[in-house]
Amino acid sequence: MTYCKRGTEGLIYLEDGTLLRGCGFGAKGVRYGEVVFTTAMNGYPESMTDPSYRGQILIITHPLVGNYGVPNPIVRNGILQNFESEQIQIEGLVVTEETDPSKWNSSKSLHQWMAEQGIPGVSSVDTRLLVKKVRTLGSMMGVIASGEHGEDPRKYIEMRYDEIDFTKFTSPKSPIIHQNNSPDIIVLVDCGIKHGILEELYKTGFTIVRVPCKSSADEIMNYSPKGIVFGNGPGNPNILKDLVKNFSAVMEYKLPTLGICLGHQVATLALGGNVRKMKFGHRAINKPVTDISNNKCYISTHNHGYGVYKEDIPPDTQIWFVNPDDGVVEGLIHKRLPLITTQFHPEARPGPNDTTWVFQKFKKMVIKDEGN
Ligand SMILES: NC(=O)CC[C@H](N)C(=O)O
Repeated sequence: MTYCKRGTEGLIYLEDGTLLRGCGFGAKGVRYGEVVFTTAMNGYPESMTDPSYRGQILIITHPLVGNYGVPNPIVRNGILQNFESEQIQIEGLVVTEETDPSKWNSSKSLHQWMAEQGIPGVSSVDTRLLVKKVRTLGSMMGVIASGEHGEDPRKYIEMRYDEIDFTKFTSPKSPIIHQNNSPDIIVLVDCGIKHGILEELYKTGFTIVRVPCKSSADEIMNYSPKGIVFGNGPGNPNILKDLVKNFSAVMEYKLPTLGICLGHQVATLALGGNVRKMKFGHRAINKPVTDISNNKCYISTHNHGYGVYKEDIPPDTQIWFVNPDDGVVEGLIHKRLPLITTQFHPEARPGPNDTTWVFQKFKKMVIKDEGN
Protein backbone atom coordinates (compact mmCIF):
# COMPACT_ATOMS: atom_id res chain seq x y z
CA MET A 1 0.00 0.00 0.00
CA THR A 2 1.25 3.50 -0.81
CA TYR A 3 1.06 6.08 1.98
CA CYS A 4 -0.86 9.10 0.63
CA LYS A 5 -0.14 12.30 2.53
CA ARG A 6 -3.44 13.90 1.44
CA GLY A 7 -5.43 10.79 2.37
CA THR A 8 -6.58 10.32 -1.23
CA GLU A 9 -5.86 7.52 -3.62
CA GLY A 10 -5.42 8.00 -7.34
CA LEU A 11 -4.81 6.15 -10.56
CA ILE A 12 -3.58 6.61 -14.09
CA TYR A 13 -4.73 4.29 -16.85
CA LEU A 14 -3.29 4.02 -20.38
CA GLU A 15 -5.38 2.55 -23.17
CA ASP A 16 -2.84 -0.25 -23.73
CA GLY A 17 -4.15 -1.64 -20.42
CA THR A 18 -1.49 -0.19 -18.09
CA LEU A 19 -3.04 0.74 -14.75
CA LEU A 20 -0.95 2.37 -12.01
CA ARG A 21 -2.35 3.17 -8.59
CA GLY A 22 -0.85 5.94 -6.46
CA CYS A 23 -2.04 8.99 -4.56
CA GLY A 24 -4.53 11.62 -5.63
CA PHE A 25 -4.05 15.36 -5.19
CA GLY A 26 -5.64 18.53 -6.54
CA ALA A 27 -9.35 18.18 -7.27
CA LYS A 28 -11.13 14.90 -6.74
CA GLY A 29 -12.49 13.60 -10.01
CA VAL A 30 -11.94 11.57 -13.17
CA ARG A 31 -10.78 12.97 -16.54
CA TYR A 32 -9.75 11.41 -19.83
CA GLY A 33 -7.31 12.73 -22.41
CA GLU A 34 -4.27 12.02 -24.49
CA VAL A 35 -1.35 11.08 -22.25
CA VAL A 36 1.81 13.06 -23.04
CA PHE A 37 5.00 13.93 -21.17
CA THR A 38 7.30 16.92 -20.78
CA THR A 39 10.92 16.75 -19.72
CA ALA A 40 10.97 20.38 -18.54
CA MET A 41 12.48 20.56 -15.05
CA ASN A 42 10.59 23.73 -14.13
CA GLY A 43 7.87 26.05 -15.42
CA TYR A 44 4.86 23.96 -14.37
CA PRO A 45 2.62 27.07 -13.89
CA GLU A 46 3.37 28.04 -17.51
CA SER A 47 3.06 24.54 -18.99
CA MET A 48 -0.16 23.73 -17.16
CA THR A 49 -1.82 26.95 -18.37
CA ASP A 50 -0.60 26.59 -21.98
CA PRO A 51 -3.83 26.24 -24.03
CA SER A 52 -2.01 23.94 -26.46
CA TYR A 53 -2.16 21.27 -23.73
CA ARG A 54 -5.98 21.27 -23.78
CA GLY A 55 -7.31 17.71 -23.88
CA GLN A 56 -4.09 16.18 -22.57
CA ILE A 57 -3.02 14.47 -19.35
CA LEU A 58 0.50 15.69 -18.66
CA ILE A 59 3.26 13.60 -17.10
CA ILE A 60 6.20 15.64 -15.80
CA THR A 61 9.38 13.55 -15.83
CA HIS A 62 11.19 15.71 -13.27
CA PRO A 63 10.68 13.85 -9.98
CA LEU A 64 9.71 16.75 -7.69
CA VAL A 65 6.96 19.12 -8.78
CA GLY A 66 5.52 21.93 -6.67
CA ASN A 67 8.66 23.08 -4.84
CA TYR A 68 8.20 26.75 -5.68
CA GLY A 69 4.41 26.78 -5.46
CA VAL A 70 2.13 28.94 -7.58
CA PRO A 71 2.44 32.75 -7.73
CA ASN A 72 -0.30 35.38 -7.82
CA PRO A 73 -1.00 36.38 -11.42
CA ILE A 74 0.78 39.54 -12.60
CA VAL A 75 -0.93 41.32 -15.51
CA ARG A 76 0.54 44.16 -17.60
CA ASN A 77 -1.29 45.66 -20.58
CA GLY A 78 -3.83 42.85 -20.30
CA ILE A 79 -1.04 40.28 -20.67
CA LEU A 80 -0.25 37.69 -18.00
CA GLN A 81 3.42 37.80 -17.08
CA ASN A 82 3.70 34.54 -15.17
CA PHE A 83 1.04 32.23 -16.64
CA GLU A 84 0.19 31.38 -20.25
CA SER A 85 -3.59 31.79 -19.86
CA GLU A 86 -6.19 32.53 -17.16
CA GLN A 87 -6.78 28.90 -16.18
CA ILE A 88 -5.23 25.45 -15.98
CA GLN A 89 -5.67 23.85 -19.40
CA ILE A 90 -4.43 20.29 -18.92
CA GLU A 91 -6.94 17.57 -18.04
CA GLY A 92 -4.76 16.15 -15.28
CA LEU A 93 -1.19 16.02 -13.97
CA VAL A 94 0.97 12.98 -13.22
CA VAL A 95 4.14 13.34 -11.13
CA THR A 96 6.40 11.19 -9.01
CA GLU A 97 6.21 13.47 -5.98
CA GLU A 98 4.02 16.51 -5.44
CA THR A 99 5.55 18.86 -2.88
CA ASP A 100 4.51 21.78 -0.71
CA PRO A 101 6.07 25.11 -1.68
CA SER A 102 8.89 27.15 -0.26
CA LYS A 103 9.39 30.39 -2.20
CA TRP A 104 8.88 34.09 -1.47
CA ASN A 105 6.28 34.68 -4.19
CA SER A 106 4.28 31.49 -3.79
CA SER A 107 0.64 32.21 -3.00
CA LYS A 108 -0.58 28.61 -2.88
CA SER A 109 0.55 25.04 -3.34
CA LEU A 110 0.25 23.11 -6.58
CA HIS A 111 -2.32 20.91 -4.79
CA GLN A 112 -4.46 23.92 -3.73
CA TRP A 113 -4.31 25.50 -7.17
CA MET A 114 -5.43 22.32 -8.90
CA ALA A 115 -8.14 21.72 -6.28
CA GLU A 116 -9.53 25.24 -6.82
CA GLN A 117 -9.58 24.78 -10.59
CA GLY A 118 -11.08 21.31 -10.60
CA ILE A 119 -8.07 19.51 -12.06
CA PRO A 120 -7.09 16.07 -10.68
CA GLY A 121 -3.50 14.99 -10.08
CA VAL A 122 -1.83 11.67 -9.38
CA SER A 123 1.49 11.22 -7.60
CA SER A 124 3.55 8.31 -6.24
CA VAL A 125 3.40 6.43 -9.53
CA ASP A 126 6.35 5.25 -11.65
CA THR A 127 6.50 8.07 -14.19
CA ARG A 128 9.52 6.41 -15.86
CA LEU A 129 7.44 3.37 -16.64
CA LEU A 130 4.67 5.55 -18.10
CA VAL A 131 7.09 7.57 -20.25
CA LYS A 132 8.78 4.39 -21.53
CA LYS A 133 5.35 3.09 -22.57
CA VAL A 134 4.46 6.34 -24.34
CA ARG A 135 7.88 6.52 -26.04
CA THR A 136 7.65 2.90 -27.17
CA LEU A 137 3.99 2.65 -28.16
CA GLY A 138 3.34 6.31 -28.99
CA SER A 139 0.95 8.85 -27.47
CA MET A 140 -2.29 7.22 -26.41
CA MET A 141 -5.53 7.97 -24.62
CA GLY A 142 -5.75 7.55 -20.88
CA VAL A 143 -7.75 8.25 -17.74
CA ILE A 144 -6.70 9.98 -14.54
CA ALA A 145 -8.62 9.65 -11.29
CA SER A 146 -8.07 11.32 -7.94
CA GLY A 147 -10.18 10.08 -5.05
CA GLU A 148 -12.78 8.49 -7.30
CA HIS A 149 -12.09 5.05 -8.68
CA GLY A 150 -14.47 4.00 -11.38
CA GLU A 151 -14.67 0.24 -11.81
CA ASP A 152 -13.48 0.30 -15.40
CA PRO A 153 -11.43 3.35 -16.45
CA ARG A 154 -11.99 2.60 -20.16
CA LYS A 155 -15.60 3.69 -19.95
CA TYR A 156 -14.51 7.32 -19.36
CA ILE A 157 -12.85 7.66 -22.78
CA GLU A 158 -15.58 9.36 -24.82
CA MET A 159 -13.73 10.61 -27.90
CA ARG A 160 -10.29 10.38 -29.52
CA TYR A 161 -8.04 13.40 -28.94
CA ASP A 162 -7.28 13.76 -32.67
CA GLU A 163 -10.98 14.17 -33.52
CA ILE A 164 -11.81 17.02 -31.13
CA ASP A 165 -11.65 20.70 -32.09
CA PHE A 166 -10.38 22.15 -28.80
CA THR A 167 -10.03 25.66 -30.21
CA LYS A 168 -13.70 26.26 -29.40
CA PHE A 169 -12.72 26.12 -25.71
CA THR A 170 -9.48 28.11 -25.96
CA SER A 171 -10.13 30.83 -28.56
CA PRO A 172 -11.72 34.15 -27.49
CA LYS A 173 -15.33 34.67 -28.56
CA SER A 174 -14.77 38.27 -29.68
CA PRO A 175 -11.71 40.42 -30.52
CA ILE A 176 -9.43 41.67 -27.72
CA ILE A 177 -7.29 44.78 -28.27
CA HIS A 178 -3.93 45.38 -26.58
CA GLN A 179 -3.42 49.08 -27.31
CA ASN A 180 0.20 50.15 -27.68
CA ASN A 181 1.92 53.48 -28.42
CA SER A 182 1.54 52.82 -32.13
CA PRO A 183 -1.51 53.11 -34.39
CA ASP A 184 -0.09 50.25 -36.47
CA ILE A 185 -1.92 47.01 -35.88
CA ILE A 186 -0.79 43.41 -35.92
CA VAL A 187 -3.68 40.96 -36.03
CA LEU A 188 -3.09 37.83 -34.02
CA VAL A 189 -5.31 34.89 -34.91
CA ASP A 190 -5.95 33.50 -31.43
CA CYS A 191 -6.73 29.79 -31.24
CA GLY A 192 -5.58 29.67 -27.61
CA ILE A 193 -2.63 32.01 -27.48
CA LYS A 194 0.14 31.70 -24.92
CA HIS A 195 0.54 35.05 -23.14
CA GLY A 196 4.29 34.71 -23.60
CA ILE A 197 3.75 35.11 -27.35
CA LEU A 198 1.44 38.07 -26.72
CA GLU A 199 4.09 39.68 -24.53
CA GLU A 200 6.85 39.31 -27.13
CA LEU A 201 4.54 40.68 -29.85
CA TYR A 202 3.55 43.62 -27.62
CA LYS A 203 7.26 44.36 -27.08
CA THR A 204 7.60 44.99 -30.83
CA GLY A 205 5.65 48.23 -30.16
CA PHE A 206 2.66 47.53 -32.40
CA THR A 207 -0.95 47.47 -31.19
CA ILE A 208 -2.08 43.85 -31.04
CA VAL A 209 -5.62 42.80 -31.97
CA ARG A 210 -6.48 39.23 -31.04
CA VAL A 211 -9.25 37.83 -33.20
CA PRO A 212 -11.14 34.52 -32.76
CA CYS A 213 -9.54 31.47 -34.36
CA LYS A 214 -12.20 31.10 -37.04
CA SER A 215 -12.15 34.78 -38.20
CA SER A 216 -12.50 35.18 -41.95
CA ALA A 217 -9.96 37.00 -44.12
CA ASP A 218 -12.40 39.95 -44.36
CA GLU A 219 -12.75 40.15 -40.59
CA ILE A 220 -8.96 40.14 -40.29
CA MET A 221 -8.40 42.67 -43.08
CA ASN A 222 -11.03 45.06 -41.61
CA TYR A 223 -8.35 46.10 -39.10
CA SER A 224 -5.97 47.14 -41.95
CA PRO A 225 -3.16 45.24 -40.23
CA LYS A 226 0.52 45.79 -41.02
CA GLY A 227 1.23 42.16 -40.25
CA ILE A 228 -0.49 38.95 -39.19
CA VAL A 229 0.40 36.27 -36.68
CA PHE A 230 -1.09 32.79 -36.59
CA GLY A 231 -0.30 31.55 -33.09
CA ASN A 232 -0.19 28.32 -31.14
CA GLY A 233 -3.24 26.24 -30.30
CA PRO A 234 -4.47 22.84 -29.20
CA GLY A 235 -5.32 19.68 -31.09
CA ASN A 236 -5.04 18.25 -34.56
CA PRO A 237 -4.36 20.88 -37.27
CA ASN A 238 -5.72 18.57 -39.97
CA ILE A 239 -9.30 19.01 -38.72
CA LEU A 240 -9.13 22.84 -38.61
CA LYS A 241 -10.35 23.22 -42.19
CA ASP A 242 -11.75 26.77 -41.76
CA LEU A 243 -8.53 28.05 -40.25
CA VAL A 244 -6.52 26.61 -43.14
CA LYS A 245 -8.95 28.13 -45.66
CA ASN A 246 -8.75 31.53 -43.94
CA PHE A 247 -4.96 31.38 -43.88
CA SER A 248 -4.93 30.84 -47.67
CA ALA A 249 -7.31 33.77 -48.18
CA VAL A 250 -5.23 36.08 -45.98
CA MET A 251 -2.02 35.15 -47.82
CA GLU A 252 -3.52 36.74 -50.97
CA TYR A 253 -2.83 40.13 -49.36
CA LYS A 254 0.91 39.32 -49.13
CA LEU A 255 1.26 40.93 -45.69
CA PRO A 256 4.20 40.04 -43.42
CA THR A 257 3.08 36.89 -41.63
CA LEU A 258 4.49 34.92 -38.71
CA GLY A 259 3.25 31.40 -37.90
CA ILE A 260 4.07 29.88 -34.54
CA CYS A 261 3.53 26.19 -33.69
CA LEU A 262 -0.11 25.57 -34.74
CA GLY A 263 0.41 28.60 -37.03
CA HIS A 264 3.39 26.84 -38.66
CA GLN A 265 1.29 23.72 -39.19
CA VAL A 266 -1.65 25.68 -40.62
CA ALA A 267 0.71 27.53 -42.99
CA THR A 268 2.11 24.18 -44.13
CA LEU A 269 -1.36 22.80 -44.86
CA ALA A 270 -2.61 25.98 -46.55
CA LEU A 271 0.41 26.06 -48.87
CA GLY A 272 0.01 22.43 -49.92
CA GLY A 273 2.25 20.54 -47.49
CA ASN A 274 1.43 17.78 -44.98
CA VAL A 275 1.31 17.66 -41.21
CA ARG A 276 1.56 14.28 -39.54
CA LYS A 277 1.01 12.99 -36.03
CA MET A 278 4.37 12.35 -34.36
CA LYS A 279 4.94 9.20 -32.34
CA PHE A 280 5.07 11.05 -29.01
CA GLY A 281 5.87 14.68 -29.88
CA HIS A 282 8.28 17.26 -28.51
CA ARG A 283 7.52 18.71 -25.09
CA ALA A 284 10.45 20.24 -23.29
CA ILE A 285 12.33 23.48 -22.71
CA ASN A 286 15.74 22.30 -23.89
CA LYS A 287 15.16 21.07 -27.44
CA PRO A 288 17.79 21.96 -30.05
CA VAL A 289 16.79 23.64 -33.30
CA THR A 290 19.36 24.35 -36.01
CA ASP A 291 19.05 27.32 -38.37
CA ILE A 292 20.20 25.58 -41.53
CA SER A 293 21.16 28.85 -43.26
CA ASN A 294 24.13 29.31 -40.89
CA ASN A 295 24.24 26.07 -38.89
CA LYS A 296 23.62 27.90 -35.59
CA CYS A 297 21.89 25.78 -32.98
CA TYR A 298 19.52 27.23 -30.38
CA ILE A 299 17.94 25.71 -27.28
CA SER A 300 14.19 26.18 -27.37
CA THR A 301 10.81 25.45 -25.81
CA HIS A 302 8.53 22.94 -27.57
CA ASN A 303 5.01 21.65 -27.17
CA HIS A 304 3.82 19.83 -30.26
CA GLY A 305 2.41 16.42 -31.04
CA TYR A 306 2.12 16.94 -34.81
CA GLY A 307 4.98 17.82 -37.09
CA VAL A 308 6.16 18.60 -40.58
CA TYR A 309 8.70 16.21 -42.06
CA LYS A 310 11.27 17.17 -44.72
CA GLU A 311 9.45 15.36 -47.50
CA ASP A 312 6.20 17.13 -46.59
CA ILE A 313 7.14 20.80 -46.83
CA PRO A 314 4.98 22.89 -49.17
CA PRO A 315 6.14 24.05 -52.61
CA ASP A 316 7.92 27.44 -52.68
CA THR A 317 9.12 27.13 -49.09
CA GLN A 318 12.53 26.33 -47.70
CA ILE A 319 13.45 24.80 -44.39
CA TRP A 320 14.56 27.41 -41.86
CA PHE A 321 15.02 25.32 -38.70
CA VAL A 322 15.35 21.61 -38.15
CA ASN A 323 15.53 19.52 -34.97
CA PRO A 324 18.95 17.81 -35.28
CA ASP A 325 17.80 14.89 -33.08
CA ASP A 326 15.01 13.60 -35.29
CA GLY A 327 15.02 15.82 -38.39
CA VAL A 328 11.56 17.31 -37.78
CA VAL A 329 11.16 20.63 -39.61
CA GLU A 330 11.04 23.35 -36.93
CA GLY A 331 10.63 26.40 -39.17
CA LEU A 332 9.95 27.46 -42.74
CA ILE A 333 10.62 30.53 -44.91
CA HIS A 334 8.57 31.23 -48.00
CA LYS A 335 10.62 31.87 -51.12
CA ARG A 336 8.36 34.60 -52.53
CA LEU A 337 5.94 35.73 -49.81
CA PRO A 338 6.88 37.55 -46.58
CA LEU A 339 6.09 34.49 -44.45
CA ILE A 340 8.20 32.92 -41.71
CA THR A 341 7.17 30.12 -39.36
CA THR A 342 8.51 28.29 -36.32
CA GLN A 343 7.27 25.00 -34.90
CA PHE A 344 9.09 25.69 -31.63
CA HIS A 345 8.19 28.51 -29.22
CA PRO A 346 10.43 31.56 -29.79
CA GLU A 347 8.77 33.38 -26.87
CA ALA A 348 10.59 31.00 -24.55
CA ARG A 349 7.99 30.52 -21.83
CA PRO A 350 9.18 28.98 -19.63
CA GLY A 351 12.31 28.09 -21.57
CA PRO A 352 15.58 29.80 -22.48
CA ASN A 353 15.54 33.11 -24.35
CA ASP A 354 17.78 32.01 -27.26
CA THR A 355 15.20 32.61 -29.96
CA THR A 356 13.19 35.71 -28.97
CA TRP A 357 14.99 37.47 -31.86
CA VAL A 358 12.46 35.80 -34.18
CA PHE A 359 9.97 38.53 -33.08
CA GLN A 360 12.50 41.24 -34.00
CA LYS A 361 12.93 39.62 -37.40
CA PHE A 362 9.15 39.75 -37.88
CA LYS A 363 9.11 43.42 -36.75
CA LYS A 364 11.75 44.23 -39.40
CA MET A 365 9.62 42.49 -42.03
CA VAL A 366 6.66 44.70 -41.02
CA ILE A 367 8.66 47.94 -41.04
CA LYS A 368 10.27 47.09 -44.38
CA ASP A 369 6.86 46.36 -45.85
CA GLU A 370 5.57 49.76 -44.61
CA GLY A 371 8.47 51.50 -46.37
CA ASN A 372 7.36 50.11 -49.76
N1 LIG B 1 1.82 24.43 -29.28
C1 LIG B 1 1.07 24.26 -30.38
O1 LIG B 1 0.62 25.20 -31.03
C2 LIG B 1 0.75 22.84 -30.72
C3 LIG B 1 0.19 22.62 -32.10
C4 LIG B 1 -0.57 21.31 -32.22
N2 LIG B 1 -1.73 21.30 -31.39
C5 LIG B 1 0.35 20.14 -31.88
O2 LIG B 1 0.17 19.50 -30.89
O3 LIG B 1 1.26 19.85 -32.59
